[in-house]
Amino acid sequence: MTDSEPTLADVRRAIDEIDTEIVSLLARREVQVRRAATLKTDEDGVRAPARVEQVVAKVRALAAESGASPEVVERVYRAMIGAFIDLELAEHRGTTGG
Ligand SMILES: O=C(O)C(=O)C[C@]1(C(=O)O)C=C[C@@H](O)C=C1
Repeated sequence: MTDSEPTLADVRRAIDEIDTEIVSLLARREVQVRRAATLKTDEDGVRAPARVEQVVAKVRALAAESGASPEVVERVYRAMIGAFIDLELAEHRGTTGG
């Protein structure tokens, strides 16, 4: 049965393994995002829309080089950064007492 097509269960196991890696990377990213929050002085700095566009442009180019869909990668990144901005705002408010 070694030549048989992968089953849905096989594919889902592979996805689960990738998710383990992604969450580990997200944990590393979160540490840096929390550090960034402590270095910002106001909420405009936390939202940093120009930086968001810079990150999105970069990951779209990386996606194209890697064979990933730039559209999917952009949507994932915009959702992820939106969640990190919320986290930074909470962190920032805690840090500054604002
Ligand atoms: O680069 C920053 O200033 C960050 O805080 C990181 C990050 C991101 O998640 O990429 C988060 C919030 C900002 O809106 C911009 C980018």
